[in-house]
Amino acid sequence: MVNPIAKLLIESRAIEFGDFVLASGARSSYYIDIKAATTNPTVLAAIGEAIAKDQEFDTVAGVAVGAVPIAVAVSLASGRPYAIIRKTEKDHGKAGTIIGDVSGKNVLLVEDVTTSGGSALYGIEALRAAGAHVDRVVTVVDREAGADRALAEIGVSLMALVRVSELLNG
Ligand SMILES: O=P(O)(O)OC[C@H]1O[C@H](OP(=O)(O)OP(=O)(O)O)[C@H](O)[C@@H]1O
Ligand SMILES: O=C(O)c1cc(=O)[nH]c(=O)[nH]1
Repeated sequence: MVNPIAKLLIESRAIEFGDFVLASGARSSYYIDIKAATTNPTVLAAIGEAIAKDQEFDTVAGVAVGAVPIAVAVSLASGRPYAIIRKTEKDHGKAGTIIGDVSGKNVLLVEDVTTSGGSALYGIEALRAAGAHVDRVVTVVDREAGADRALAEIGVSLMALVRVSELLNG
């Protein structure tokens, strides 16, 4: 296995087999427990550096919960600020779904796993509504289940550090 991030995910035992219901409602016989990897600081730092070294952006953003540590790791590796997109709006304190300054910024959206692309689409819609320019998503693992096509329809390209076939087929 030559992909260093794929190797780290396997070493983190992030691939589980069973019967899982996914965020999109689809069922799957396997699950990428990406949090098993991103809760390890060494793996998280490697992911942050792998994304930061190849991307130009003003701000990096992630949808809560899974993409938040990744956005923070990219921020630390790049020296660029990060933003968080809440899944639900708060009804107290400061309202709004976005934490951080994204208006007028070229924002890179990061994802932990992409399946249907629904979570990324939600994040892009929220960022664009807040005045951000978003044309790229970088995901740690793409499950090769249509997220790239869903994002292309709104003018966004998807780049994956790891394709799930690399994990499943060695
Ligand atoms: O491409 P999609 O079909 O949207 O699926 C991928 C999304 O599903 C998971 O989130 P989940 O809803 O499990 O939330 P969590 O990050 O809060 O655990 C994962 O973190 C992605 O955000
Ligand atoms: O589609 C999802 O919800 C999903 C799939 C997967 O393999 N891992 C994950 O964290 N979420």
